[in-house]
Amino acid sequence: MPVAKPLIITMGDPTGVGPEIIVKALLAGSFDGLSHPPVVAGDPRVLQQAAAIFNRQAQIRAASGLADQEICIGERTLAVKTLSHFDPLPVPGRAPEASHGRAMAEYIEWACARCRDGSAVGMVTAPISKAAIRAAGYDFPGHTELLAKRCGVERVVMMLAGARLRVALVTTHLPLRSVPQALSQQEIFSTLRITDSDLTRYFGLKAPRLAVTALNPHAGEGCLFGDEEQRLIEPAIREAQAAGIDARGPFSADTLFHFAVQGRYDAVVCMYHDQALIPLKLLHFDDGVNVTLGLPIVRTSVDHGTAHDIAGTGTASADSLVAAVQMAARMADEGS
Ligand SMILES: NC(=O)c1ccc[n+]([C@@H]2O[C@H](COP(=O)([O-])OP(=O)(O)OC[C@H]3O[C@@H](n4cnc5c(N)ncnc54)[C@H](O)[C@@H]3O)[C@@H](O)[C@H]2O)c1
Ligand SMILES: N[C@H](C(=O)O)[C@H](O)COP(=O)(O)O
Repeated sequence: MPVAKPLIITMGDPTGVGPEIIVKALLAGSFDGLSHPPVVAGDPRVLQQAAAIFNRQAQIRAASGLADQEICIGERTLAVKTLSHFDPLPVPGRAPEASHGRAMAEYIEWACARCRDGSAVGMVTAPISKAAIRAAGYDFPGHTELLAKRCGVERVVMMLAGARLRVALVTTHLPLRSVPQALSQQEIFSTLRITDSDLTRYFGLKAPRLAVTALNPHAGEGCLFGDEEQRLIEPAIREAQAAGIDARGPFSADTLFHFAVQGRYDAVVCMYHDQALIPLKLLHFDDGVNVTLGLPIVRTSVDHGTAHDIAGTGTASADSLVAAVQMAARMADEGS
């Protein structure tokens, strides 16, 4: 039997909860029996330190293959590619420094390159500090934009998914006041096209049912509260329908999610970050997954941040990480 190609987990911010949720998931046996074994892109000593949070001794030993080290904790082993050697070790919960930001970016760069050259089937990202990445000189608001650039893709879609709701975003990380100017018929249409295409390719949906939110209260109420619906969103939906996509709307965002979670739609296409992520995290904070659609590689992520307020306590939930790993493994098999 050929050995299955690995899935890479990037360790994320070494001062955040990333290292400890990776170790927590390992100790719970959540990586056992995966169709693609995980390799962590990170720092073995930081992971060893995370094991101590759970009162566990961890031994580091050399390995070969994509990983160069293994962390042994009890009967379980985690393969690691060493991409940083922090000394002194970062303190969980402390604000990350620029050197930590550089390491976070290097984990992502290495994982992306290994997915692109075919040595790994996909990547799962633990949370980064966007400010630390910026302090290290990386001019990207997040993984989504960095990966799009490295993969040479103009347009990707941030989708967050749970068992009851999926949301896909037309705009992502920008000030709320900039959202109306960032919206265009083309951006809305391309979000619909990519969401339709990748839900079909990776999620086994033959004709995904997409609902589209309005931007304004009461869907603009006949242009009384704004005209983006008539000017941009409706034409984009008509364009998508003409291209064979099952897109409907625009619907008032205040009621749409109520019907979406009853199973009427496979995904809700939203105009801006919090319009999408508030309902998603309300329902799925613990087990939601952030997935980048439109990339030539598989990339999923936890749906939460670095949680510095609880880092180092061992209390952070690893459920979103486990869901992200399972989804990436399924996508890798489904999309191949
Ligand atoms: N995927 C990513 O890389 C990602 C996603 C979101 C935010 N961030 C970054 O994280 C940093 C902090 O952002 P924030 O404060 O808005 O969001 P956050 O998700 O880090 O924290 C919000 C709240 O949720 C709690 N929380 C987060 N993860 C948890 C978990 N696994 N278990 C239990 N509780 C958890 C935190 O303790 C905090 O109270 C920022 O730098 C932001 O850019 C990164
Ligand atoms: N918007 C996401 C969230 O709030 O969970 C997160 O910041 C994603 O960013 P990435 O582009 O780094 O996946």
